[in-house]
Amino acid sequence: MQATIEVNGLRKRFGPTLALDGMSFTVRPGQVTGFVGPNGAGKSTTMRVILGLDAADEGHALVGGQPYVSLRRPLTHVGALLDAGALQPGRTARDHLLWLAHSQGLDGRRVDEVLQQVGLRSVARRRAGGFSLGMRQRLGVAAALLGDPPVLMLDEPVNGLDPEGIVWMRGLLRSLAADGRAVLVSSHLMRELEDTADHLVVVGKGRVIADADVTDLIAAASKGRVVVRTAARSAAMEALERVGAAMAVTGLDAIVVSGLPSERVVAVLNADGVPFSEVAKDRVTLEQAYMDLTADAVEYRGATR
Ligand SMILES: Nc1ncnc2c1ncn2[C@@H]1O[C@H](COP(=O)(O)OP(=O)(O)OP(=O)(O)O)[C@@H](O)[C@H]1O
Repeated sequence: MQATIEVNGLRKRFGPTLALDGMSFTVRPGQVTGFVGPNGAGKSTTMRVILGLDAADEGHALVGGQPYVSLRRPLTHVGALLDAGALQPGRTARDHLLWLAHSQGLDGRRVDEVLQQVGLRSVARRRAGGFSLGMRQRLGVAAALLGDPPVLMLDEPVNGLDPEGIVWMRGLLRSLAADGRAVLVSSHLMRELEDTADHLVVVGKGRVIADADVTDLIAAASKGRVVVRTAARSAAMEALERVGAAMAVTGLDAIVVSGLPSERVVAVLNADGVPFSEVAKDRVTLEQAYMDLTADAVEYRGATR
């Protein structure tokens, strides 16, 4: 089976709300693809449609080239973590996974392997109802891995994890992609995705805003920006303003200049005798690139922006 998710032209309305408005993208094998967007952008709805939990009004979603509903033993095709709370609180972690394995005709021995993989071996016989959010997340990931699927889809997997858990999750996602699997991960944590994801699908208001490699998104957002470090910030700003540069103050001794190449910035500062310690091409963070992309797609915004 191909390790892919294909989403094509999904539209979905909930009463007056248009949750999906032509959502289309492909998740490729061997990569971690981040699925990001403001609250209410349609990420969870898309994932639910992919898993056949919601029906789209238009369009289709395929896992490994097939609609989810036509997959035999779906856990062997796609593993998903959507809601870590969705378990029987009275069951032990091991029994929860055994029940899942048997329901799909999977070998029970796999249960101990995935418990080991997610670090829950020592608490396998404890009731899942007493688990912390982080432990539930790990149990949810164990369930997703049970069928050794080529496609994984995880909604906010680092939610509730402590720093050690976050590092573990990063390593797990990278290794799943290195195995050649297609890994789709939704998250609001751009700093986390900057370290983990190869590719990003950015959505807003039910449709795709950007679909590109993380490095390309950062490069595009950084384009034409030059950072200047100088103890004479006011003098530098006056000199650059005179030649029409746009500027933003980013620190006591730092400004970011747009609209002028770095060589020209150096020439202008030298011509005015303004001292500086650094003039360099700027590299924005993924978070900044994301903020620029989604500026028009945010439904609710704090008054300070
Ligand atoms: N079952 C439902 N009934 C009515 N409206 C819904 C339902 N599910 C989702 N919506 C609406 O559809 C839109 C998309 O919601 P969705 O949960 O897919 O967004 P999201 O990107 O996952 O958001 P978040 O980042 O907050 O999880 C929102 O306006 C939401 O209120």
